Formats: sequence, structure tokens, C-alpha cells
Amino acid sequence: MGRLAAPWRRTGGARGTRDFLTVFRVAWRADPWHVTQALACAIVAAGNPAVQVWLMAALTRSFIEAATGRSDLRGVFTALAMMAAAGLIAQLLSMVQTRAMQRCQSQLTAHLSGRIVDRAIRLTLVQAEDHQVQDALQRATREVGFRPGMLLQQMVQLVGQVSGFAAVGVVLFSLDYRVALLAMVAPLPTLVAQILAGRRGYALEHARSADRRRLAYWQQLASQPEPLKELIALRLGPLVAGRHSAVLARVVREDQALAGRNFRQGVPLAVVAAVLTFVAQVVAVLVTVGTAGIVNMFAVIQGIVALQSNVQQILSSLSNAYLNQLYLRSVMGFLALPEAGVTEGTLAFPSRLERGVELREVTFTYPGTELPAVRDLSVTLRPGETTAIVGLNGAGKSTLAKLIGRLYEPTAGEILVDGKPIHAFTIDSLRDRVAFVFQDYVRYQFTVADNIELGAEGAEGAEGAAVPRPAVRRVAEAVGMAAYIDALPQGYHTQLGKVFEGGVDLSGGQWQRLAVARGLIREASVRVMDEPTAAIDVVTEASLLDVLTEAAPGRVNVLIGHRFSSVSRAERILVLSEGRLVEDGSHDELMRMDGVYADMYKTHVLAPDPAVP
Ligand SMILES: Nc1ncnc2c1ncn2[C@@H]1O[C@H](COP(=O)(O)OP(=O)(O)OP(=O)(O)O)[C@@H](O)[C@H]1O
Repeated sequence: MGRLAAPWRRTGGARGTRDFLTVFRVAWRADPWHVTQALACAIVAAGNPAVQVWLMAALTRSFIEAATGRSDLRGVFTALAMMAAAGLIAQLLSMVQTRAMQRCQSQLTAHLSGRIVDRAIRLTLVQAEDHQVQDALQRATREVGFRPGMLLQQMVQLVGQVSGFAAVGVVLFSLDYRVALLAMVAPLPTLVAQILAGRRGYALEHARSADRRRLAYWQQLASQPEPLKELIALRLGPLVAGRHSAVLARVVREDQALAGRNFRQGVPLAVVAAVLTFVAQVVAVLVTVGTAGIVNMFAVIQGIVALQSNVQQILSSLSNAYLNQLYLRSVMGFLALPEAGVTEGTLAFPSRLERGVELREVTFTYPGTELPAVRDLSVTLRPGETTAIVGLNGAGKSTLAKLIGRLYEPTAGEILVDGKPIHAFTIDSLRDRVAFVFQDYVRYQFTVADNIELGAEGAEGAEGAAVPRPAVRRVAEAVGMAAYIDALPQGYHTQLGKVFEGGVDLSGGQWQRLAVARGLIREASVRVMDEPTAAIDVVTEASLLDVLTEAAPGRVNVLIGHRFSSVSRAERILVLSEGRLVEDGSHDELMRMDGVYADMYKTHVLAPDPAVP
């Protein structure tokens, strides 16, 4: 998966600048008026320090004239009033800027968050299962909430600060260029310290992604009702808390070490900065004392202070922007994750199959593993019949199911649909025509109707629909849930699950029946059901199996199961062992063969699964 990780490992100024500009471009496109407003306010308000230097000179002059009896105090009061007015205007501008920035920032965050979700839903299953991709997604999701917004704010501030710097610089240079130069150089050591600290902080956070995910996982275990139930029952609380705090202790140790290094490096650089500032002020006094008199000296000293604080603000914004830009790479890196390059053709996946799905010497090895999960498997799944797949745990049944539905691509061999390579069909039409009931189905915290309707092709959910479609009722009846749903407080519009307010929770078997209903509602030509009745009681299972194994002309039915009550009904049974197809035939044929299947069947019948209700 090194190829996938490449984009966010790339470093360098060009990339940083590009990310910087991307943020600005996105904000500008989203809301040009408020970006302009924020920039204009920042530039105008930036003139304030220069105005204050100028007013200070006027104030000193008026004060000396009043003190020496050459005029009254009106000039002093006027200068003070102007200083207050300039300060107030700067303050008001900053408030307008803040308001404009907040609007821009929230639009920027919303836009980039949306793009992260868009990219995440286009991941292939192999990518989504890759821990590096999971780390990257987690980093991007964490950073997108505030980094781009902060970066935008720092960019606007920088524009204002640079304008202010130019204004004060002009005033100071006009007074004495040596003082101006010294005042500008003095804060540079502080910048160096900030940048080094920022880089170290980023490197640490980056290396810590896996730990962050572990922490989030432990926290989730301790806070979600499902795992919490097992934690309480098995008294696993101390174990979870122990592992959580062990990771946290490591995080704290690393943070402390980082703070120590930053401090040790920051102190000498701060001393150098202070010495340079002192030298600048001494030079200011020396050059003004003999030539320009007290008025200019005050102005120069204030100019130095203003310029220094300005330069410091610029440096601080630059180093913060640099740091935020480093973190922003997590967001941009995830967005730039290469598309997996899934090849697809232009053909529409058939709504009725004639020759079925043929696997030719298909092998599949999970990335990062040595042994293939499916090996050299050749078989044709015929339409109009149900093919059951059996085998021990880890035999490769679920992997095979995912290969048939093109959730994985074979490492070797090929899959043909009605004689054409599976990649000759468009992915969208394939997804629309292949229905899945997963072993680890999702308990959608939506309404009952949505939980079923989501299975329909091109589903948009039933949200807002006054009454569920007849198809929803039909499949609810098929899975034996119709009467139960009608008795719910809001029928098909009842919110399910514990996550949202007012949700009604279902039993494990009822959730699975809804998952099966999702598989049934789709007009599929391939239906793949991975242990669809594992949590369903035997009475319901019997009637449900009639529906699941119902042969439909033109449809390939694949049923994975451990219960022989279900698999023995299939017209054809494939037996997998360590990824290989070891037996193939009807129940009677396989029993006569007296091989692996017959052994499993006899064991199952003689010692029935205790989990079966
Ligand atoms: N995402 C994955 N990444 C790496 N290896 C995997 C992954 N999923 C499954 N495997 C491995 O592939 C092999 C086949 O797994 P698979 O889930 O297909 O078995 P199965 O026959 O469906 O098992 P079960 O009856 O337990 O559901 C196993 O050795 C498993 O460890």
C-alpha cells in the first residue's frame, strides 16, 4: 500500500504553497464578498500603528509647546482624541473582519469536509481496509474542522500585518534607516524557534496517528452501548482502561519531551532577539539625541516598538501558517489519494443472466498477506438456481462472495458475466444489479422504511415519503416483519436504534431480517447472501429460506451458510477448504460422495450447533 501513502509523505515548499492557495481559492469561490471584506478591513486597520506613531509625534510636540507656555493644551487634547478615534476605527474594522472571517471559515470547512466524505465513499474496499488509508482518513477528518479555517485567517492577518509593516517601515525609514533595519532583524531568532518547534510538533502528531486511532477505539469501546454491554458482562473495564491509559501515558511522555526540547532551543534564541531589540533602541537614542531632538526620539522609539510588534506578528502568523499548512497536508493528502483505477466498460450489467457468472482460475490474496484467501478457483454460477457455499471458518467463502460482487479484484484469473469479462460492465450498473446481504450487516440508525428502502437500486431512502412503497411492505412481509412494524408507534416511519432520540431498538434477529429485506428489495440478477439467517430463529428461518432460495429465471443466487438446514436446500453446493474448491454438487450427490461435505453434515446433524435457537 506504499503507493497509496505517497501523496501525504511528499514534502516541500511547492506543495505547501499549493495547499495554501487551494484554501484561498476555495474560500474565494465560496464567498468572494466576505473574503474581500475581511482583506479590506485587515489592510485599512493595519495603518493604525503608523497613524499612532505620527500622532505620538504630534502629541509630544503639542505637549512641549504647552509645557513651555507657547500654546494652550488644545493641541494635546486634539492629538489624544485623534489617537482614540484611530484606535476605535481599528477596533471596529477588526470586528467587521472577524464577522466576515467566521462566515468564510465555516463555508471553507463545510466545503472541505464534504470533499473528504466524497473521497471516502469512492474508496475501494481494499483501500478502506488498509490501515494507512484509515489513518489518513482519520487525520484528515480531525484536521479539517479547524486547520483550513485557521490558515485562511492567518493569510488575511498576514496581508494586514504586511501592510502595517510597510506603513510603519516607511515612517521609520524616513526617520533613520539603521534603526529600521535593526528593528526588523531582531525578531528573526524567534521565528526560527517557532518554525523548528512547529515542525517537531507536526512530525510527532503524524507519527502518532496509529496511537490516536487506538485511543479513539478504546474510547469507543467504553462509550458505545454495544461493546459496553460486553465490557460490563466480562468485566473488561479495567483492561480497556489500562490499555487506554498506557497509550495516553506514552502520548503525555512524548509531549513533555517535545516541550522540553522546544524550551531548550527557544531560550537562547529569545535572548538573541532581546539583545538585538536592545541594540536597536540604543542606536535609536544615539542617532536622534544629537540631531533631531526629543520629538523624533519618542517617535523613533515608538516606531521601533510598533515595527517590532508588527514583525513579531508577521513572524508568528508565518510560523503558525506554516504549521497549519503542514497539518493541512493531511487533508489535501487524503483528497489527493489516487483513485484505485478500477477499470470499467460501457456495457450495462444484464438484468437477467443467461449463462451466469463464471470464475476462471481465480486467485485472491489480501494485500499485505502471504497466503491466498481464494486459490485457483474455477466454477460457473448458473442462473435460475441457488448455489450454496460451505466450508469451515476462514475457508474463503466471504472473500469469494466479494469477488463475485466485484468488491475485490482477483489477483489472478478472471470473472465473466454471460461470457463477457466483468470489467466490461459499468460499475454503477453492476452495483445496481448485484444485491448483497452481508454477514456483518449494518444497523442503520434510520427509520424502518429507510432500513429497507436503502437496498433498492439508486436508493435515496424513504425520508419524507408519506407511505412506504408497496415493494417495502412486500419484502417486510417476506422477512416476517410486517406485523411487527405495523404495531410500532410510527409504523414504517419509526426511528430505529439507540443512537438518536426516540429510537426503537430491535433484537439481533430483527435487525438481520431488515438486512435481508434490503437484499430482497433490489431487482438483482446476482444475489449474494452471506449467512443471512445466522441470527434468525428456526421458525422464521424456515419460511425465509423459501424466499431466499427461490429460483428466479435469470438470477444467480449465492447463499453462504453454516447451517445445513439452509444450505442443503440449494440446488448446488460448493465446498471450500483453504480457499480451494474441493467439492461441487447437489446435497444428495455430495452425501453419496462421502467426502468433506458429508463429514460436516454428519457432524452437524449429530452435534447440532448449540447457538441455534
Ligand atoms: N480484510 C482482510 N484482510 C486480510 N485478510 C483477510 C481479510 N478478510 C479475510 N481475510 C483472511 O482471508 C481468509 C478467508 O476469509 P473469509 O472471511 O473469506 O472466510 P470465510 O470462509 O467467510 O470464514 P467465516 O466462515 O468465518 O465467515 C481468512 O484466512 C482471513 O483471515
